[in-house]
Amino acid sequence: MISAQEALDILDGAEQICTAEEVTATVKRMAGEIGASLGESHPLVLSVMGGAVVFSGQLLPLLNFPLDFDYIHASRYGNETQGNTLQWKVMPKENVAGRVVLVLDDILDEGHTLAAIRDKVLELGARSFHCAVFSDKVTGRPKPIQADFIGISLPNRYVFGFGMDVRGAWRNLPAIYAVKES
Ligand SMILES: O=P(O)(O)OC[C@H]1O[C@H](OP(=O)(O)OP(=O)(O)O)[C@H](O)[C@@H]1O
Ligand code: HPA
Repeated sequence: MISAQEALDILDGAEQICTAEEVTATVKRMAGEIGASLGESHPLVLSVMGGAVVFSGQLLPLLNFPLDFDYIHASRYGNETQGNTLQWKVMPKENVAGRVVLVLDDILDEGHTLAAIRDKVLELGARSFHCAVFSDKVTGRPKPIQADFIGISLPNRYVFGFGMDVRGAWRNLPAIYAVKES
């Protein structure tokens, strides 16, 4: 964990790449797209803790159709800016069996997290798997999964805000920032 002063210094040197207004408009657009596609299917919506907490909190009240909600927790970055082995903290449960499952996450980066979640959800007998990511990082490399619903594309830089942390800090920011390039 970093100190409050270190967090402030990181924000001070960072570049805003998506405003809070753009974030809000994007979530609204995504809610419409998800409703048009899955609104009749009574999906089980799974939020991937902890990064998707803000996206989920803003999206769910805009989904105007019946759904069930649960959460899972998979972590690959911890407080680092490079991904490592995936650690399951809360696995998908048997309640996915037979369901249309929609997974919500804040960012699709290298794609390993979402691909592992898809594999586990399908292994547990979900009827179908769908995923919505608020942001998709343009890494320039092939990913093991593509999202069905995408909010914004992000440059290949370490980003934070709107649920995404930098060394544990700043998930609470309403806009998205990229850390200073060294
Ligand atoms: O596409 P990938 O390269 O696999 O990375 C994407 C994942 O990384 C972040 O989670 P993180 O591992 O930071 O877990 P946390 O939200 O609990 O900090 C993010 O919330 C995604 O779930
Ligand atoms: O760029 C990122 N920022 C925050 N969390 C992340 N998890 C994967 N990539 C990122």
